[in-house]
Amino acid sequence: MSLLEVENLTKSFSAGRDWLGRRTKWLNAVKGVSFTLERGECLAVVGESGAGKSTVGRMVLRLIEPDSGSVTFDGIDVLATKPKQLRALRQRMQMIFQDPYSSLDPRMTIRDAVAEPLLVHTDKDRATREKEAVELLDKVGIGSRYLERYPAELSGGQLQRVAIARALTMKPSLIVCDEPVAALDVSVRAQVLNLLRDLQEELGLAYLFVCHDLALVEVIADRVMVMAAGEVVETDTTDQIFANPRQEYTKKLLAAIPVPLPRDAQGNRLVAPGRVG
Ligand SMILES: Nc1ncnc2c1ncn2[C@@H]1O[C@H](COP(=O)(O)OP(=O)(O)OP(=O)(O)O)[C@@H](O)[C@H]1O
Repeated sequence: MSLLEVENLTKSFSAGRDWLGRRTKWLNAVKGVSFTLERGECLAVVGESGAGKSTVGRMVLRLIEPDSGSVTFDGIDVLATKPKQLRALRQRMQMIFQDPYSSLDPRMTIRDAVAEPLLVHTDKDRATREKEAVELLDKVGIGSRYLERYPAELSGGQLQRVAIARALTMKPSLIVCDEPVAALDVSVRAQVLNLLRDLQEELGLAYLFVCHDLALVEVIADRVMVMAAGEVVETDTTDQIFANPRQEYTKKLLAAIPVPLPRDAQGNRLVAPGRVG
């Protein structure tokens, strides 16, 4: 059994109303999307803006309610879960957003932000919660001098590290990453990407990695699902997508990568520069 099985997900958004406020136009944002994700695997979802990538990622966690289809996480029918069960389930499948600042409470210190899920969802005492938060922050490269700081005092890259630590607090097996480095300075993108990859290896995490930038995808993804206009164009291993794209649309996306990706003498892709620790 795969960790995540998604079948035939569909979502329309209302795109216009008549003078009585009735919905007249519908936009089919996601049309019959199916895929699976194994434990410890990274599946990238790529495509141009508006392809429906984020909507798919959010529907997996039911942050957006699908119109139809099914989502099975670790054997559990996600769309059938009751609110309480869904809250518990969402600890095992977390999400990291493009803008880390908006995902953190500005009035909470960094340590409290990471410890908070333990307060809400476990009966661990304060000392244990804080100890675990500090360990996680250390793991993502945030030093002890930032523990008492507030989000506004950190850089975008640091905040994304904090958001990653917070996502890890409840030991999830899946993280939906929605353009996790797109809002960061180019100089820190590779570092955060490498951090995500190292954590994936160490903790056996699965990622559903929503990303419009194919150059990043090649570094982190095991498989790639290409989407256009709400539909899956093709899904294949990352190596196949880059070496042997079958669909014209995928070839066009690849041709749009501005610089050739660095490779060693054997033609193997090189890891992103700026590797952390
Ligand atoms: N809440 C919403 N209400 C109305 N339309 C929406 C809503 N959310 C998304 N859409 C529309 O659905 C389509 C797919 O959006 P989605 O954000 O999933 O695409 P995407 O591939 O992630 O692109 P981007 O990278 O630009 O976010 C777009 O046309 C978008 O405008």
